[in-house]
Amino acid sequence: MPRFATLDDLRRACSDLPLIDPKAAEAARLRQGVLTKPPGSLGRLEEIAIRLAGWQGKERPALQRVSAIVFAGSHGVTARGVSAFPAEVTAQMVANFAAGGAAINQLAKAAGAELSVVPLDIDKPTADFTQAPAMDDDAFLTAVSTGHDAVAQDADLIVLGEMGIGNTTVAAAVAAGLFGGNGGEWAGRGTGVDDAGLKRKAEVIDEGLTRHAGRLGDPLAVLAALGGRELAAIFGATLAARRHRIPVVLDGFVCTAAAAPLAKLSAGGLDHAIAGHVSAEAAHRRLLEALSLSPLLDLGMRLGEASGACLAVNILRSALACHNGMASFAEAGVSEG
Ligand SMILES: O=C(O)c1ccc[n+]([C@@H]2O[C@H](COP(=O)([O-])O)[C@@H](O)[C@H]2O)c1
Ligand SMILES: Cc1cc2nc[nH]c2cc1C
Repeated sequence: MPRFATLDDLRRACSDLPLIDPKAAEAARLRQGVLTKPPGSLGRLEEIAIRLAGWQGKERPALQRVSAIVFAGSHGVTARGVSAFPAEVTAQMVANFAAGGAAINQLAKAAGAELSVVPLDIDKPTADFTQAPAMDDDAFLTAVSTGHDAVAQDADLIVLGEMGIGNTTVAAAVAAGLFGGNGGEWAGRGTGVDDAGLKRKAEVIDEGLTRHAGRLGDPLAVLAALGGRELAAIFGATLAARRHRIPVVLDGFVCTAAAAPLAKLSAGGLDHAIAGHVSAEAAHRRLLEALSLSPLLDLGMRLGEASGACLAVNILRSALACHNGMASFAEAGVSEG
Protein backbone atom coordinates (compact mmCIF):
# COMPACT_ATOMS: atom_id res chain seq x y z
CA MET A 1 0.00 0.00 0.00
CA PRO A 2 1.59 3.35 -0.99
CA ARG A 3 1.91 6.11 1.64
CA PHE A 4 -0.90 7.98 -0.11
CA ALA A 5 -3.51 5.30 -0.71
CA THR A 6 -6.12 7.66 -2.14
CA LEU A 7 -6.18 11.01 -3.88
CA ASP A 8 -8.03 12.37 -0.86
CA ASP A 9 -5.14 11.30 1.45
CA LEU A 10 -2.77 13.20 -0.81
CA ARG A 11 -5.05 16.22 -1.07
CA ARG A 12 -5.24 16.40 2.74
CA ALA A 13 -1.44 16.28 3.05
CA CYS A 14 -1.17 19.14 0.53
CA SER A 15 -3.67 21.37 2.29
CA ASP A 16 -2.07 21.42 5.73
CA LEU A 17 1.51 22.57 5.21
CA PRO A 18 3.88 23.88 7.89
CA LEU A 19 5.08 27.48 7.65
CA ILE A 20 8.49 29.07 8.00
CA ASP A 21 9.75 29.60 11.60
CA PRO A 22 9.35 33.39 11.94
CA LYS A 23 11.61 33.62 15.03
CA ALA A 24 14.58 31.93 13.33
CA ALA A 25 14.07 34.03 10.19
CA GLU A 26 13.94 37.22 12.26
CA ALA A 27 17.08 36.26 14.22
CA ALA A 28 18.89 35.67 10.92
CA ARG A 29 17.64 39.01 9.56
CA LEU A 30 18.98 40.78 12.66
CA ARG A 31 22.31 38.97 12.30
CA GLN A 32 22.58 40.08 8.64
CA GLY A 33 22.12 43.65 9.86
CA VAL A 34 25.16 43.58 12.20
CA LEU A 35 27.67 41.80 9.93
CA THR A 36 30.59 43.87 8.60
CA LYS A 37 29.04 45.10 5.36
CA PRO A 38 26.68 47.88 4.35
CA PRO A 39 23.14 46.60 4.99
CA GLY A 40 21.80 44.78 1.92
CA SER A 41 25.18 44.73 0.16
CA LEU A 42 25.18 40.97 -0.26
CA GLY A 43 21.94 41.25 -2.21
CA ARG A 44 20.10 37.97 -2.65
CA LEU A 45 22.73 36.10 -0.59
CA GLU A 46 21.20 37.78 2.46
CA GLU A 47 17.68 36.73 1.53
CA ILE A 48 18.90 33.16 0.91
CA ALA A 49 20.51 32.93 4.35
CA ILE A 50 17.36 34.28 6.01
CA ARG A 51 15.09 31.86 4.15
CA LEU A 52 17.30 28.86 4.93
CA ALA A 53 17.31 29.96 8.58
CA GLY A 54 13.52 30.19 8.58
CA TRP A 55 12.96 26.78 7.05
CA GLN A 56 15.63 25.03 9.12
CA GLY A 57 14.44 26.83 12.25
CA LYS A 58 17.98 27.99 13.16
CA GLU A 59 19.56 31.43 13.22
CA ARG A 60 22.67 29.87 11.67
CA PRO A 61 21.55 27.27 9.16
CA ALA A 62 23.78 24.44 7.94
CA LEU A 63 24.33 22.60 4.67
CA GLN A 64 25.91 19.52 6.18
CA ARG A 65 23.70 16.98 4.47
CA VAL A 66 22.68 18.04 0.97
CA SER A 67 20.69 15.35 -0.83
CA ALA A 68 20.29 15.53 -4.62
CA ILE A 69 17.64 13.19 -6.00
CA VAL A 70 17.19 12.49 -9.70
CA PHE A 71 13.96 10.71 -10.61
CA ALA A 72 13.69 8.92 -13.96
CA GLY A 73 10.59 7.97 -15.92
CA SER A 74 9.54 6.77 -19.37
CA HIS A 75 6.82 8.35 -21.49
CA GLY A 76 4.39 6.83 -23.98
CA VAL A 77 4.15 10.16 -25.76
CA THR A 78 7.67 9.60 -27.16
CA ALA A 79 5.89 7.47 -29.82
CA ARG A 80 4.70 10.78 -31.30
CA GLY A 81 8.22 11.88 -32.29
CA VAL A 82 8.55 14.69 -29.75
CA SER A 83 12.23 14.27 -28.78
CA ALA A 84 15.52 14.55 -30.64
CA PHE A 85 16.66 11.34 -28.87
CA PRO A 86 15.24 7.81 -28.72
CA ALA A 87 13.32 6.68 -25.62
CA GLU A 88 15.96 4.07 -24.69
CA VAL A 89 18.33 6.90 -23.71
CA THR A 90 16.45 7.19 -20.39
CA ALA A 91 17.58 3.73 -19.19
CA GLN A 92 21.04 4.25 -20.71
CA MET A 93 21.48 7.51 -18.81
CA VAL A 94 20.29 5.89 -15.57
CA ALA A 95 23.13 3.37 -16.08
CA ASN A 96 25.50 6.27 -16.79
CA PHE A 97 24.44 7.99 -13.51
CA ALA A 98 25.20 4.74 -11.64
CA ALA A 99 28.60 4.48 -13.34
CA GLY A 100 29.43 8.10 -12.43
CA GLY A 101 29.76 9.29 -16.03
CA ALA A 102 27.08 11.99 -16.28
CA ALA A 103 27.31 15.75 -15.76
CA ILE A 104 25.30 15.45 -12.55
CA ASN A 105 27.87 13.11 -11.02
CA GLN A 106 30.47 15.87 -11.38
CA LEU A 107 28.17 18.76 -10.42
CA ALA A 108 26.89 16.95 -7.31
CA LYS A 109 30.45 16.23 -6.22
CA ALA A 110 31.47 19.85 -6.82
CA ALA A 111 28.47 21.04 -4.77
CA GLY A 112 29.08 18.64 -1.88
CA ALA A 113 25.78 16.84 -2.51
CA GLU A 114 25.09 13.14 -2.14
CA LEU A 115 23.37 11.88 -5.27
CA SER A 116 20.54 9.34 -5.39
CA VAL A 117 18.96 8.19 -8.62
CA VAL A 118 15.44 6.77 -8.42
CA PRO A 119 14.18 5.04 -11.59
CA LEU A 120 10.39 4.65 -11.62
CA ASP A 121 9.27 1.64 -13.68
CA ILE A 122 11.37 2.89 -16.59
CA ASP A 123 10.73 -0.35 -18.49
CA LYS A 124 6.97 0.49 -18.42
CA PRO A 125 6.27 3.78 -20.21
CA THR A 126 3.23 5.73 -19.07
CA ALA A 127 0.32 5.91 -21.54
CA ASP A 128 0.50 8.41 -24.42
CA PHE A 129 -1.54 11.26 -22.91
CA THR A 130 -3.20 11.97 -26.26
CA GLN A 131 -4.87 8.55 -25.98
CA ALA A 132 -5.53 8.08 -22.24
CA PRO A 133 -4.49 9.53 -18.87
CA ALA A 134 -0.70 9.04 -18.59
CA MET A 135 -1.21 7.37 -15.19
CA ASP A 136 -4.19 5.83 -13.46
CA ASP A 137 -4.71 6.77 -9.80
CA ASP A 138 -2.68 3.79 -8.53
CA ALA A 139 0.34 4.49 -10.72
CA PHE A 140 0.18 8.19 -9.85
CA LEU A 141 -0.13 7.67 -6.09
CA THR A 142 2.66 5.06 -6.13
CA ALA A 143 5.02 7.48 -7.91
CA VAL A 144 4.10 10.41 -5.61
CA SER A 145 4.62 8.17 -2.56
CA THR A 146 8.00 6.93 -3.85
CA GLY A 147 9.14 10.52 -4.32
CA HIS A 148 7.86 11.48 -0.90
CA ASP A 149 9.71 8.62 0.78
CA ALA A 150 12.98 9.33 -1.08
CA VAL A 151 13.40 12.47 1.07
CA ALA A 152 15.62 11.86 4.11
CA GLN A 153 14.13 13.62 7.13
CA ASP A 154 17.58 14.63 8.39
CA ALA A 155 18.65 16.36 5.14
CA ASP A 156 19.50 20.06 5.40
CA LEU A 157 18.63 20.68 1.75
CA ILE A 158 16.91 18.68 -0.97
CA VAL A 159 17.97 19.22 -4.59
CA LEU A 160 15.58 17.85 -7.21
CA GLY A 161 15.99 16.81 -10.82
CA GLU A 162 14.84 14.33 -13.44
CA MET A 163 15.69 12.25 -16.48
CA GLY A 164 13.06 11.17 -19.01
CA ILE A 165 13.16 11.35 -22.79
CA GLY A 166 9.99 13.15 -23.91
CA ASN A 167 9.39 14.91 -20.64
CA THR A 168 9.67 18.50 -21.88
CA THR A 169 6.46 17.75 -23.84
CA VAL A 170 4.91 16.33 -20.70
CA ALA A 171 6.03 19.31 -18.59
CA ALA A 172 4.66 21.76 -21.15
CA ALA A 173 1.30 19.94 -21.12
CA VAL A 174 1.22 20.07 -17.30
CA ALA A 175 2.12 23.78 -17.30
CA ALA A 176 -0.61 24.53 -19.86
CA GLY A 177 -3.08 22.42 -17.88
CA LEU A 178 -2.31 24.36 -14.70
CA PHE A 179 -1.85 27.89 -15.99
CA GLY A 180 -3.74 27.98 -19.31
CA GLY A 181 -2.43 28.71 -22.78
CA ASN A 182 -1.84 26.32 -25.66
CA GLY A 183 0.90 23.98 -26.85
CA GLY A 184 2.55 26.67 -28.95
CA GLU A 185 3.03 28.85 -25.87
CA TRP A 186 4.59 26.12 -23.69
CA ALA A 187 6.48 23.85 -26.11
CA GLY A 188 10.25 24.27 -26.44
CA ARG A 189 13.07 22.43 -28.16
CA GLY A 190 13.97 20.13 -25.24
CA THR A 191 16.94 17.99 -26.26
CA GLY A 192 17.04 19.91 -29.56
CA VAL A 193 14.12 19.16 -31.88
CA ASP A 194 13.99 20.98 -35.22
CA ASP A 195 11.16 23.27 -36.36
CA ALA A 196 9.00 20.34 -37.52
CA GLY A 197 9.54 18.62 -34.15
CA LEU A 198 8.59 21.77 -32.28
CA LYS A 199 5.35 22.06 -34.29
CA ARG A 200 4.60 18.40 -33.59
CA LYS A 201 5.15 18.96 -29.85
CA ALA A 202 2.72 21.88 -29.81
CA GLU A 203 0.07 19.80 -31.61
CA VAL A 204 0.56 16.82 -29.29
CA ILE A 205 0.20 19.08 -26.23
CA ASP A 206 -3.00 20.59 -27.68
CA GLU A 207 -4.39 17.09 -28.30
CA GLY A 208 -3.66 16.18 -24.67
CA LEU A 209 -5.29 19.36 -23.38
CA THR A 210 -8.42 18.68 -25.44
CA ARG A 211 -8.61 15.02 -24.37
CA HIS A 212 -8.28 15.87 -20.67
CA ALA A 213 -10.19 19.18 -20.71
CA GLY A 214 -12.51 17.91 -17.98
CA ARG A 215 -9.64 17.43 -15.53
CA LEU A 216 -7.86 20.77 -15.92
CA GLY A 217 -9.50 22.33 -12.86
CA ASP A 218 -7.82 19.82 -10.53
CA PRO A 219 -4.01 20.17 -10.21
CA LEU A 220 -3.54 16.54 -9.09
CA ALA A 221 -5.64 15.27 -12.00
CA VAL A 222 -3.57 17.41 -14.39
CA LEU A 223 -0.34 15.86 -13.08
CA ALA A 224 -1.76 12.32 -13.29
CA ALA A 225 -3.29 12.72 -16.77
CA LEU A 226 -0.59 14.78 -18.49
CA GLY A 227 2.48 14.14 -16.30
CA GLY A 228 4.80 11.20 -15.83
CA ARG A 229 6.15 9.10 -12.98
CA GLU A 230 9.29 11.20 -12.44
CA LEU A 231 7.19 14.38 -12.34
CA ALA A 232 4.80 12.80 -9.84
CA ALA A 233 7.80 11.72 -7.73
CA ILE A 234 9.26 15.25 -7.79
CA PHE A 235 5.88 16.52 -6.64
CA GLY A 236 5.92 13.97 -3.78
CA ALA A 237 9.48 14.89 -2.81
CA THR A 238 8.66 18.61 -2.82
CA LEU A 239 5.69 17.89 -0.57
CA ALA A 240 7.75 15.70 1.79
CA ALA A 241 10.46 18.35 2.08
CA ARG A 242 7.82 20.90 3.03
CA ARG A 243 6.27 18.59 5.62
CA HIS A 244 9.77 18.11 7.16
CA ARG A 245 10.52 21.86 6.79
CA ILE A 246 13.50 21.17 4.54
CA PRO A 247 14.27 23.79 1.88
CA VAL A 248 14.31 22.56 -1.72
CA VAL A 249 16.21 23.63 -4.83
CA LEU A 250 14.33 23.08 -8.08
CA ASP A 251 16.10 22.43 -11.37
CA GLY A 252 14.79 23.29 -14.85
CA PHE A 253 11.48 23.50 -16.68
CA VAL A 254 10.48 19.88 -16.08
CA CYS A 255 11.25 19.96 -12.36
CA THR A 256 9.43 23.29 -11.92
CA ALA A 257 6.34 22.02 -13.77
CA ALA A 258 6.35 18.92 -11.54
CA ALA A 259 6.39 20.97 -8.34
CA ALA A 260 3.89 23.58 -9.60
CA PRO A 261 0.69 21.76 -8.56
CA LEU A 262 1.66 22.29 -4.91
CA ALA A 263 1.42 26.06 -5.39
CA LYS A 264 -1.96 25.59 -7.04
CA LEU A 265 -3.25 23.37 -4.23
CA SER A 266 -2.07 25.57 -1.38
CA ALA A 267 -1.22 29.29 -1.36
CA GLY A 268 2.49 29.57 -0.54
CA GLY A 269 2.91 25.83 -1.21
CA LEU A 270 6.30 26.46 -2.84
CA ASP A 271 7.56 29.01 -0.29
CA HIS A 272 10.25 26.49 0.74
CA ALA A 273 11.43 26.15 -2.88
CA ILE A 274 14.28 28.02 -4.53
CA ALA A 275 14.56 28.10 -8.32
CA GLY A 276 18.17 27.04 -8.90
CA HIS A 277 18.24 28.36 -12.44
CA VAL A 278 16.21 29.29 -15.47
CA SER A 279 16.89 26.82 -18.23
CA ALA A 280 17.07 27.50 -21.95
CA GLU A 281 13.73 25.72 -22.42
CA ALA A 282 11.66 28.58 -23.82
CA ALA A 283 8.75 28.44 -21.38
CA HIS A 284 10.71 28.03 -18.15
CA ARG A 285 10.87 31.78 -17.57
CA ARG A 286 7.12 32.11 -18.06
CA LEU A 287 6.48 29.24 -15.64
CA LEU A 288 8.77 30.73 -12.97
CA GLU A 289 6.96 34.05 -13.34
CA ALA A 290 3.60 32.35 -12.94
CA LEU A 291 4.92 30.88 -9.67
CA SER A 292 6.61 34.14 -8.53
CA LEU A 293 9.95 32.31 -8.37
CA SER A 294 13.12 34.18 -9.25
CA PRO A 295 15.95 31.93 -10.53
CA LEU A 296 19.45 32.19 -9.07
CA LEU A 297 21.32 31.36 -12.28
CA ASP A 298 20.74 31.96 -15.99
CA LEU A 299 23.48 30.07 -17.79
CA GLY A 300 21.68 28.79 -20.87
CA MET A 301 21.69 25.23 -19.49
CA ARG A 302 19.09 22.72 -20.76
CA LEU A 303 20.26 19.38 -19.45
CA GLY A 304 17.92 18.49 -16.59
CA GLU A 305 19.39 15.85 -14.19
CA ALA A 306 19.33 18.43 -11.33
CA SER A 307 22.38 20.01 -13.00
CA GLY A 308 21.33 23.67 -12.66
CA ALA A 309 19.96 23.09 -9.16
CA CYS A 310 23.22 21.49 -8.01
CA LEU A 311 25.21 24.36 -9.43
CA ALA A 312 23.05 26.75 -7.41
CA VAL A 313 23.92 24.88 -4.19
CA ASN A 314 27.36 26.48 -4.44
CA ILE A 315 25.68 29.89 -4.14
CA LEU A 316 23.70 28.71 -1.11
CA ARG A 317 26.93 27.48 0.49
CA SER A 318 28.58 30.85 -0.14
CA ALA A 319 25.56 32.68 1.30
CA LEU A 320 25.83 30.63 4.50
CA ALA A 321 29.62 30.93 4.70
CA CYS A 322 29.12 34.70 4.93
CA HIS A 323 26.10 34.49 7.21
CA ASN A 324 27.67 32.05 9.67
CA GLY A 325 31.32 33.04 9.42
CA MET A 326 31.50 36.85 9.14
CA ALA A 327 32.34 39.08 12.08
CA SER A 328 29.90 41.65 13.39
CA PHE A 329 30.78 45.37 13.52
CA ALA A 330 31.24 45.03 17.30
CA GLU A 331 33.45 41.93 17.05
CA ALA A 332 35.70 43.43 14.36
CA GLY A 333 35.82 46.96 15.80
CA VAL A 334 34.52 48.44 12.53
CA SER A 335 32.53 51.68 12.79
CA GLU A 336 28.89 51.48 11.71
CA GLY A 337 27.40 53.98 9.26
O1 LIG B 1 14.21 20.81 -17.39
C1 LIG B 1 14.68 21.44 -18.38
O2 LIG B 1 14.76 22.65 -18.39
C2 LIG B 1 15.15 20.61 -19.56
C3 LIG B 1 15.32 21.22 -20.78
C4 LIG B 1 15.75 20.46 -21.85
C5 LIG B 1 16.00 19.10 -21.70
N1 LIG B 1 15.83 18.52 -20.48
C6 LIG B 1 16.16 17.09 -20.34
O3 LIG B 1 16.05 16.44 -21.60
C7 LIG B 1 15.12 15.39 -21.56
C8 LIG B 1 13.82 15.82 -22.14
O4 LIG B 1 13.96 16.41 -23.41
P1 LIG B 1 13.00 15.93 -24.59
O5 LIG B 1 13.51 16.67 -25.80
O6 LIG B 1 13.25 14.45 -24.73
O7 LIG B 1 11.64 16.28 -24.18
C9 LIG B 1 14.93 15.03 -20.10
O8 LIG B 1 15.77 13.96 -19.77
C10 LIG B 1 15.29 16.31 -19.36
O9 LIG B 1 16.04 16.02 -18.20
C11 LIG B 1 15.42 19.25 -19.43
C1 LIG C 1 22.32 12.28 -23.49
C2 LIG C 1 21.21 12.89 -22.65
C3 LIG C 1 21.44 13.17 -21.30
C4 LIG C 1 20.39 13.73 -20.53
N1 LIG C 1 20.30 14.08 -19.26
C5 LIG C 1 19.08 14.53 -18.99
N2 LIG C 1 18.40 14.48 -20.13
C6 LIG C 1 19.17 13.97 -21.11
C7 LIG C 1 18.92 13.71 -22.44
C8 LIG C 1 19.95 13.17 -23.23
C9 LIG C 1 19.69 12.88 -24.67
